[in-house]
Amino acid sequence: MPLPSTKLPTIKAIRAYSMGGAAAKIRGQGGGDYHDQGKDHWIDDHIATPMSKYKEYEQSRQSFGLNVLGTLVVEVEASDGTTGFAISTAGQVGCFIVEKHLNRFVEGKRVDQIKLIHDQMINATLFYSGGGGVVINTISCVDLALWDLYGKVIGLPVYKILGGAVRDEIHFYATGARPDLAQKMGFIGGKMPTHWSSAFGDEGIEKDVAMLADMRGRVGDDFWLMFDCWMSQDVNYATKMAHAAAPYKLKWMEECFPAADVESYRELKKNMPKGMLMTTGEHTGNLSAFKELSDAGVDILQPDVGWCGGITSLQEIAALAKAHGQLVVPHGSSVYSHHAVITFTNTPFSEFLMTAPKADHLRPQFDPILVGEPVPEGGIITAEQLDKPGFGVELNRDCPLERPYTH
Ligand SMILES: C[C@H](O)[C@H](O)CC(=O)C(=O)O
Ligand SMILES: [Mg+2]
Repeated sequence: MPLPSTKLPTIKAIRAYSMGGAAAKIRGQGGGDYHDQGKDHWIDDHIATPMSKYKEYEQSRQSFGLNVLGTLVVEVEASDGTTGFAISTAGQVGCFIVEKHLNRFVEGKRVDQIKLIHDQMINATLFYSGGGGVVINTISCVDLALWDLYGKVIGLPVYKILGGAVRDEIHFYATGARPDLAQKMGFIGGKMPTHWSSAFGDEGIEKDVAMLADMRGRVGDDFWLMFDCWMSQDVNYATKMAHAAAPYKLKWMEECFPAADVESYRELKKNMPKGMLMTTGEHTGNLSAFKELSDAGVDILQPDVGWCGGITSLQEIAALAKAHGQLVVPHGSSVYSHHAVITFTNTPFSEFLMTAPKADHLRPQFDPILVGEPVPEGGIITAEQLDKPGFGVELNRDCPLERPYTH
């Protein structure tokens, strides 16, 4: 009797499309590059960054190119005609990598050979990936498309292929400018971007802590409030900010430093007020780097499943965190993280990133590129809502997609 896997279809074709980014005529659409939003959006309103020290790049992250990449869409087609797809942030650069390099590791393989393809993609790109960046975003996108295809071929949601849910529902905190409104929508907490970097010294700390104090006054004592510092600080500044924020019950300080600055994280961990958590990881792209952050004492590892190597890598990172008694709470990535985290015992809650311009209503994070993307109603997404083959979403073909390369 042949094993069922010998009856599985093979992958006939892989195609890569882009939307938005610097190469596109139409920009500001959102999608996989959720920083590519239009004007007057909270996500680009004087947010602290490592570029804040330059006056001309202080007000807007788009001004220094945060949205140059755009959305990457990877579509994979099986020999039985089933298609799977995924999105990430990599745009036309990613399209080149998929169509001219990664295609060779995908086409011709059986739809269940995801780990083999993943390992070949990672190792074959080491000479130019540096273990992260746009190359890993692209590999993540292929990996996610493969999981989607496999799920669609065998008729199961990805979370069931990964071993099944360990809880019936996922509870979310919201990232955005208005935790007070997120509280009314049923979220368990709100993470705000800081607006001032270490370039502004004590005055910057005072202004951001005043924002926190105001928000604490609006939401009461029990609602979680967090700061996302987006790599904009140094150890001294982060230490001072953490202590100034402690009286207002700040739950965690996130991504105070660039991903590779492991020594700063180690130092900050020693300086943190008792009970406040230190988190990071969304810009980290390989397992060894996550190990270093974990060893440095990061309390919550926050890989982005679209930027860390896909579901295949995210499972390894979650296991690493678990072995060290740490949580893994991925950077919000909608269905791509929902299907993973509902299977992790060390992810008690998850992130929802508000992409509504004023953070005042629910908008699907990757709007408009996914059809059927769920949003947390009352701060919750249930396992039942994920019960559709693959990641349970379809590609919105009305979006202005381009295919710049073929093979
Ligand atoms: C709000 C942050 O600056 C960033 O845009 C998103 C992020 O880092 C997060 O959700 O975490
Ligand atoms: Mg963050």
